[in-house]
Amino acid sequence: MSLGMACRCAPSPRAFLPFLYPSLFHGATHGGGSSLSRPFSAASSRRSNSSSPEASSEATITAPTDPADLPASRLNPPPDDFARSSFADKAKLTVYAGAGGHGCISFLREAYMEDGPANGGDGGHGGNIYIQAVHGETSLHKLTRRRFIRAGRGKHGQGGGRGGPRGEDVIITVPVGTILTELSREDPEAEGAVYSPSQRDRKRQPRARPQQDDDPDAEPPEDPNRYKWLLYPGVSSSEAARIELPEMPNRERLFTQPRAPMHLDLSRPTPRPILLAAGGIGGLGNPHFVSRERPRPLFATKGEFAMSMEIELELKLLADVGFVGLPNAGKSTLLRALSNSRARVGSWAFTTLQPNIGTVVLDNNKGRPAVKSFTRQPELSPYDENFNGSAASDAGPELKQRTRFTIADIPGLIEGAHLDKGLGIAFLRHVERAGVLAFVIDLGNGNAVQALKALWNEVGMYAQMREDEERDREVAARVDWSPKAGTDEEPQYTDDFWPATQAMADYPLSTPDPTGLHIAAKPWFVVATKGDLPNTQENFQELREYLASITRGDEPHPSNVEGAWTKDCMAIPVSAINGQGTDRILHWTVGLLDG
Ligand SMILES: Nc1nc2c(ncn2[C@@H]2O[C@H](COP(=O)(O)OP(=O)(O)OP(=O)(O)O)[C@@H](O)[C@H]2O)c(=O)[nH]1
Ligand SMILES: [Mg+2]
Repeated sequence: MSLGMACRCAPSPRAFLPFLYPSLFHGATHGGGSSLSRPFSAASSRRSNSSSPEASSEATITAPTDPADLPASRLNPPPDDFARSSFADKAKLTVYAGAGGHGCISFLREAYMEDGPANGGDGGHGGNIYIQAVHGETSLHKLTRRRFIRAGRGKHGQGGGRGGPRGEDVIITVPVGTILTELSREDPEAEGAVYSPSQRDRKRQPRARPQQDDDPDAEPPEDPNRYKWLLYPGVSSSEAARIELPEMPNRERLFTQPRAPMHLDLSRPTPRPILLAAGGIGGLGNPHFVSRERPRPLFATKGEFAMSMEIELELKLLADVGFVGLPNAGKSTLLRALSNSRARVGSWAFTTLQPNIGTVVLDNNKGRPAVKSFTRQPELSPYDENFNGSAASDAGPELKQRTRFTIADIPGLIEGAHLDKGLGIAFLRHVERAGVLAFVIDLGNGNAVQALKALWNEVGMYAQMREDEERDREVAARVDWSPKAGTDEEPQYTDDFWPATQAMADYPLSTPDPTGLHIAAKPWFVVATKGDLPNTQENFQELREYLASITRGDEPHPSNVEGAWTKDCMAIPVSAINGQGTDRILHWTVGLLDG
């Protein structure tokens, strides 16, 4: 649902009349917005009549509004009045699946029964490691501190046929918006399969026995799978050498290791945990090897080794609106004015060092929305619990009343941030996925048009950097390697074979458009803040005219990207410190979000 411009903009407080209708005021020299000025001029003159006119509005504009002179309030807090939250957007972890427990070699012993049958239990399987994106988590800081995550190992089997319990599974919960990249993995079982001949090959070439006539002292060749067997502790070394081990039994696996390299983009909550590393399977107890020729097997198999994987997690916040601005522009103050956030505000650059998320509640929880807005419910994936077949897609996504939206306030960007000046441009990852970008520009700090161009330049550099990274990753991911590649046993990579691949299909790779459009195509607007400072109207007028010429197509998009969003470029003057003009931001944002 698209709302018209007129209904999106709530009437502004009087302090902003000079910005909106400059022709009514002495100081104004530019004449933009004449179509808007008429309908409101009557109202404004009526208001002026009731409470002593121009003098008071002039006074409002030129009043000294240095934050230090204003009384401390929620919007002009002292520097120590803020809520500190732990936040981390990157984490590097090594996850270890559980190793399998060993099978047991044991025999029944009862009174009057010295040589009872084999009764060793099987080892338990090792625990698996899963990952799940959930609502409610907002940061990776808990994971950053952990560095290692281990699933439980399977317990060994015991006598009396008692199997070892399974190792505990571990589910790593991460915030929605996390991207997982596999850096390396160590899978001893897959590596072992490369160096030891496959079962089939060994059957085809029967074990070469020493020719007694030729060389009676020759040792039988070492069985490459010998290390997978556990021998009865009581056997002597000469006895052990004589034990002829059977073929390694073929085991059926419940979980298969996900295909390398893993890359998951968890931009939606995952209804089911996704498997990262499967635990090793448990060993078999000695009763499995009983045969007529070998009634008392003195061996059992060991549990499989655990697989480990080094992963990198990167969180990209999924806010609806992203604030982009120079340091000290007033972004955090604006976030406080729009939401209940208690972001830190200070009169120095780089007050904000980590992103803040604010939630704007549209209906104020009173059931009557301040701004009517509708959001499209995403279609259910087959992995959602409420999925009921294909019928849902016929009706299209459902419209739902929007009751809130979120804003991400990030540290300030300076010119040259792409060269790692200031805090760099890495923080732009938190606004990369926002639906709407809001450029917060301080009217009292230099030319607003130049500031906007500088900001778009940095955003453009970031977009390019991301696209290059994405391309490199895709190239690296194309190198397919399988431990059994080129052999008869090369696994067939079907969706059934790789359970995690199915889940990953739900979270397609976010390959950005190679033209820089993945950010430039977003709707955006400018919040011209600190409008209460004296002599800022001309700066605002110039900005407004520049934006109008972009909308008309006379000027290119500030990022110079072809096909970028220039539908309705708007500048909204506000004084965040006084909470004035912020309603217009709500209406305008909701209009853009509804698209
Ligand atoms: N006069 C005036 N001052 C403002 C306004 N908004 C913010 N300020 C002041 O500007 C200074 C910087 O505000 P912040 O909200 O911390 O700015 P920021 O963009 O978050 O700064 P960084 O986090 O450092 O990037 C503070 O001293 C605020 O009091 C405004 O509308 N009018
Ligand atoms: Mg800030």
